[in-house]
Amino acid sequence: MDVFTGPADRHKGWYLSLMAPNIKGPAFAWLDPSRLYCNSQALADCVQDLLSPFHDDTIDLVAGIDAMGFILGASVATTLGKGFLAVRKAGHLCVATQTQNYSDYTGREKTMEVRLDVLRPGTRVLLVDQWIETGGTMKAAIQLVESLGATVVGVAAVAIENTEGGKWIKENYKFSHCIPKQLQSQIDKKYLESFNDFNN
Ligand SMILES: O=P(O)(O)OC[C@H]1O[C@H](OP(=O)(O)OP(=O)(O)O)[C@H](O)[C@@H]1O
Ligand SMILES: Nc1ncnc2[nH]cnc12
Repeated sequence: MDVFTGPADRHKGWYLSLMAPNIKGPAFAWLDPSRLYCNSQALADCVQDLLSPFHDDTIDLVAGIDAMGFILGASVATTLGKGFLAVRKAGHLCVATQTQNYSDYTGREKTMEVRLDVLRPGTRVLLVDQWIETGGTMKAAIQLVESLGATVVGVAAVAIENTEGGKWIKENYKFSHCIPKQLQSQIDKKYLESFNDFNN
């Protein structure tokens, strides 16, 4: 599908076929979801899908995880009419921060941080990231938000893989993702049938 067009019938997750397969090998994530953000209808539908379970929830703030979670999180925040908090990879914030170590799908040890002057007990936060693979990144963000006394209302990502960490998140937090049931096994096998027809 051309990156700028969309189908007449916009069934749930139609935009997932816009995601590009990895052609650069194991040092990279297995696909690139960010291509779907180039299509305005795809981005709008993705945001609506992520928000759909949360319509009756009070959300004070959307927090997005560095880096691609900023794009999706800010889109979610704007759609909701709420503010956006950046959860950053360590080393960029020039203000007082809380830090959290974690490891992710690369197996590397990393640190993320959040400023201290926004979250407080009672703040109800929707956490957004592009993707959840091992769940290490999202779990660290949850720990940061909760360590400051704020409440995680839920977790939203384009996909949540059925890894141990992904399942832990689904079992312990309200969540949303964009993967129709029949595609989840392809996500878990890290290969989408849409890759067969993918051309840019
Ligand atoms: O569930 P995990 O195994 O922890 O992996 C998920 C994280 O990895 C990806 O980001 P990445 O660190 O590749 O950075 P990016 O957002 O800059 O692409 C993704 O967007 C999540 O943030
Ligand atoms: N953006 C992404 N796409 C696919 N798998 C991932 N694992 C972590 N981030 C990912």
